[in-house]
Amino acid sequence: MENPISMDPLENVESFKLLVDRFSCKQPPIDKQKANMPRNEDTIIAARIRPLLLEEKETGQVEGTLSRNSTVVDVHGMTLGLPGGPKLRSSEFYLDRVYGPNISTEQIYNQLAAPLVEFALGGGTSTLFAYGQTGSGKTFTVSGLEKIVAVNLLHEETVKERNVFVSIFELGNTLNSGYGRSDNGYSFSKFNDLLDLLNNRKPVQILEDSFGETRIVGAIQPPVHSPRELIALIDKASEFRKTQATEKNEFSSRSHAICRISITQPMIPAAPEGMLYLVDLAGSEAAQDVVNHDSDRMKETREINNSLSVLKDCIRGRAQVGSSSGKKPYIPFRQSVLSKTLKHLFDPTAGRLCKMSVIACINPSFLDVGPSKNTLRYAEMLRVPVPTSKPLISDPENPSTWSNEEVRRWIAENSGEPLINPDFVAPYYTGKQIVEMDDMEFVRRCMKSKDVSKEQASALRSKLWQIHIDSQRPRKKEAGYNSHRQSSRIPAAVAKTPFKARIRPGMVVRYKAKKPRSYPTMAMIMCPDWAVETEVEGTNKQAVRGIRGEGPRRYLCSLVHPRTVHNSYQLDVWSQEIIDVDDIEAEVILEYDSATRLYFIGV
Ligand SMILES: Nc1ncnc2c1ncn2[C@@H]1O[C@H](COP(=O)(O)OP(=O)(O)OP(=O)(O)O)[C@@H](O)[C@H]1O
Repeated sequence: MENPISMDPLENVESFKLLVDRFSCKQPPIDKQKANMPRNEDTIIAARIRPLLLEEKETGQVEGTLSRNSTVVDVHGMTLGLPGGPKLRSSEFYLDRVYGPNISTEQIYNQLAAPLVEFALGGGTSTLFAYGQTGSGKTFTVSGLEKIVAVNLLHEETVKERNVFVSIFELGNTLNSGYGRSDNGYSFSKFNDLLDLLNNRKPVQILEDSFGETRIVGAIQPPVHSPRELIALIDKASEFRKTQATEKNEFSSRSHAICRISITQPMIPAAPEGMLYLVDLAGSEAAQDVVNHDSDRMKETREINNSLSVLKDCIRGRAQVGSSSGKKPYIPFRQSVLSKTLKHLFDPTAGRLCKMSVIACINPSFLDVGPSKNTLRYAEMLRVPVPTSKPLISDPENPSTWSNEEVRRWIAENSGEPLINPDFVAPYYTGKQIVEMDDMEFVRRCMKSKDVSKEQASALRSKLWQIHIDSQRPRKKEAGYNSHRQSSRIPAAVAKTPFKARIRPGMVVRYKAKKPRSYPTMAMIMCPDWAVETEVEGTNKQAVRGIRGEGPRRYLCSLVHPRTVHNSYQLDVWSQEIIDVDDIEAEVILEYDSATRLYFIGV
């Protein structure tokens, strides 16, 4: 009787090698359309195939994923059990750059990271991220690049010309306590916290400033003066980075890590701040890798895959902005903390100039062709023609676009009598810098001019601020994408009145709840309680009916409840309570996101 055909790939290695050799001798023709897709140097999608590790070779594994040339990857799998013996099943993927196992991290730095560093030095925002299945070489690549960046950025000959600051964060992954349920039944994902790796993993907040740019509030950002200092901080952060062994990699990273380097040039005060983001994404395990994984780990894996999926949707949405189809692209950057943190990459209205490189990391083993194909398919989906970011064109109604000359002219024309000297207020600042300037500093500078009063200086400040706020709304509309914010900002003059003295219907407030909650308790003021004629039952079983003129002021309020999307809230108009004015703690500005139909807390 004939021997049965083995279904174990490791027992068919020799046949596999023979089939791959045959394929290499007679390769299929290049798909010209995919290879020559219009691309620009601002977005580069690359793949790095790591070498097979010694232990993988020892178990008899061979390479199934190979670079055909500098832009094409072939992934070979084997179909067993067919009559006539094993058959090769090959797929090809087209990228902007492909780095095979013999390419060093230094070579990758020179081709991909060095242009990003140059760009950040010129005031742009550069982002490099690596992703791939666990054990594919993401951390090896990103940490290697970080070290070369440190050496090049803080070179002793040039270090005096720049101020460099670093922050390092981890996204998500509070293991074990992973998913919680709040006392009112709303479930939360706790994988989406942004944690400061340079400050004992202290949670920090992501907010948007008045320019619509992401600000990470509460993070420490130490200055660094030498490669050694920067590398020491990176090493400290990686020790804190939470790891948990996976099937594939004993030291697997189960969180996204972001190293953010900010660069300013003290010699050129008007130069914009440059930013360099180096992102090591959590291993994207395939759903099949479930062997021995508990349910928390599987939830975590789903969450990681979900944030990668949102990232892809954002990049693809950004590519459609301004397309001739007339369809409004959907850019869901609020749906994950990762995309919120990297919002600069997707926001077509941001004046920031951006460049991005993505490295898809690949484990070459023929046992891993499934996850490798997923990684490369994802890379191909990112390879869309993202338009080059353009600086905002000077607009008299948008102070962020003004040059120093325009700022000076505006001050001279609007300061009133006595004249506020622009030399004192804006010796070299651009419009964006003058808007960002602290109010007190602005007023102090105005008052250096003879006889200028505090009131006159504050009025000029309010006028500038008002133009800036007004400029944000139409700009978002013109952008033609449907994830814009709508917020009700308090005019500077009104904000000076204590908020309890100007409580009015429609105002959202934070209040002290009778029972402590794990989220900010917020409510919208509807009316004073005495305005409620009939007695009805509130959500806390308290009778909702007021009596004019007795006791402390009380308000009928509709509650604002948290939703599952991170940091998002919903107004439940019919969930009402009577709240004492003494329990009201602060006014809250909520921003409405039309894409998710949810509210987010504004700055
Ligand atoms: N280009 C390379 N050359 C040599 N060894 C490499 C290379 N890339 C990765 N390795 C080795 O492969 C192993 C896995 O790499 P690494 O830890 O960087 O994977 P990872 O993708 O970050 O995994 P995880 O997502 O699980 O953290 C490590 O032992 C690393 O040293």
